[in-house]
Amino acid sequence: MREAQQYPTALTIAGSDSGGGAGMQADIKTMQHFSVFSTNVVVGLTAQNTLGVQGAYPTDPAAIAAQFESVMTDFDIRAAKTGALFDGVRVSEVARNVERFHIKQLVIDPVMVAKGGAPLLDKEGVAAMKRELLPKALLVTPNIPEAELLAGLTIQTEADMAEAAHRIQELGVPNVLVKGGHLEGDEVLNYALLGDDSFVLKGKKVHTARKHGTGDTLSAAITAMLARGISLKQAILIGNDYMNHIVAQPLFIGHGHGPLNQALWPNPNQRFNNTNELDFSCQLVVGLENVGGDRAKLFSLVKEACLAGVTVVQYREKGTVRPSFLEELAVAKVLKEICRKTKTLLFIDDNVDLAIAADADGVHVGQDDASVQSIVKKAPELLIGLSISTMAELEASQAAMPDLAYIGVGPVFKTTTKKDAKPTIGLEGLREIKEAATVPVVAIGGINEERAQAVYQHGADGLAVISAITKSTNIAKTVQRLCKD
Ligand SMILES: Cc1ncc(COP(=O)(O)OP(=O)(O)O)c(N)n1
Ligand SMILES: Cc1nc(C(=O)O)sc1CCOP(=O)(O)O
Ligand SMILES: [Mg+2]
Repeated sequence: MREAQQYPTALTIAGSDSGGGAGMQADIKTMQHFSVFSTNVVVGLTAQNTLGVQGAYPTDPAAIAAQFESVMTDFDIRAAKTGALFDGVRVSEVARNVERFHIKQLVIDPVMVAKGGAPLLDKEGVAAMKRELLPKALLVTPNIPEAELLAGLTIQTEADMAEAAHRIQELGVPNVLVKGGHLEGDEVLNYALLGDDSFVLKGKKVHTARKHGTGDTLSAAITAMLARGISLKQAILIGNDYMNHIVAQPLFIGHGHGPLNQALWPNPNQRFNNTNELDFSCQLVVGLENVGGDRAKLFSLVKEACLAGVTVVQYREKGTVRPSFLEELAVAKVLKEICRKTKTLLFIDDNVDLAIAADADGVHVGQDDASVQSIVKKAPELLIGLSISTMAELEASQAAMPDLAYIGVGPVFKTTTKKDAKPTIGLEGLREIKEAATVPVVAIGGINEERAQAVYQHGADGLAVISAITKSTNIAKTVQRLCKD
């Protein structure tokens, strides 16, 4: 017996963009974002980047038919969309297959011209689209130039958009969404005509060149929603909302019309605007070395400390017998999951690659570890903590300060936990560094329940401990006493 599909599946029938920003690649990323599995019929290749289209290579019609056959005979395709179809021959081949495989929920993004001005559908293609494809579609989503070509009129106003939508509807497609991004004004107006019902969707115009793939992305979002069983009107509203959201979070990739941020990656440049809201006040630094190599003990200790209120967990392996990278990764992933539940930040000591692989929030490095500059370049999404033990080190690290989440200052007191600890700086040394510091100061080294309040009184914004928690017989009470009164 066939198993039910775990995730809804959709189909994109489009051209490939080697630059990854538009075309089929935009469709796949968008569908993935909406938890819809994307299958593909490649109608042609483009040699393309953010600067323009350098070449277009349509697929053999027999290869288009073969891809349809492969996809439609295996998957339960709930909705499909088209993108660049190149010419009349390809449009006819696509229309023939849509008919053959009874594709009902078809969204047509009538891609005619790329952002840089390169044509992606010839004259016969436009004619074949009107004649053979539009009557088979559920929805068509032209932008202004495409709507002008399909409707045969010039569009300057909302009323023109409405007129164009009605004329396009007469070509046989029941629903039309005219995208008004090309019109003048501070707002983007999209005009929807769904059967007899019409409405206008508004969005703030974002003046950026980083909008490559807008049409593909909106139509892919709508298609994904249809594949999930959402009504067409609701799918359009969700797609429009998603577009407004992602154009405001651009990606800085390539030298021209940059791609949209379909996966909603956080903007690394915005990271430090938010660090003020992050809480570095109570950090547990810990690794297998500190719990006799007992993984279960490590996890239960970290869980208890998180529940008790530590705000940061730093995973630090320093034992003489170090676990392998994969063993450390397995541990770090469990710690990440524990921290996620209590919204506790997870940092990794020294190892940037491990921090990336474990999807940690940050990395803590010492003076002899990877440079702050190299971490920013390699992993701009990571928060960074840097060890400082003298005023001279603080002075020498000034250039790195804008990229730091905090500095770890110590050892404040004598510690037996770190074998190669530097000379102690005492509470007065801590105060001196705090007075010159421009980022939060996290004190470390020999701090325990009895000393915690004095550490705060000498200016520390937070503290980090190993033994005070790993050797505690009452973690909840210890964490409570380590927190600022
Ligand atoms: C919060 C905090 N402060 C200082 C350190 C020490 O880091 P580093 O100087 O890299 O020494 P090792 O931890 O690698 O021995 C820290 N880990 N955390
Ligand atoms: C990991 C570490 N770094 C230090 C520094 O001075 O940079 S002192 C230290 C050890 C902290 O352990 P405990 O809380 O048991 O003294
Ligand atoms: Mg280190």
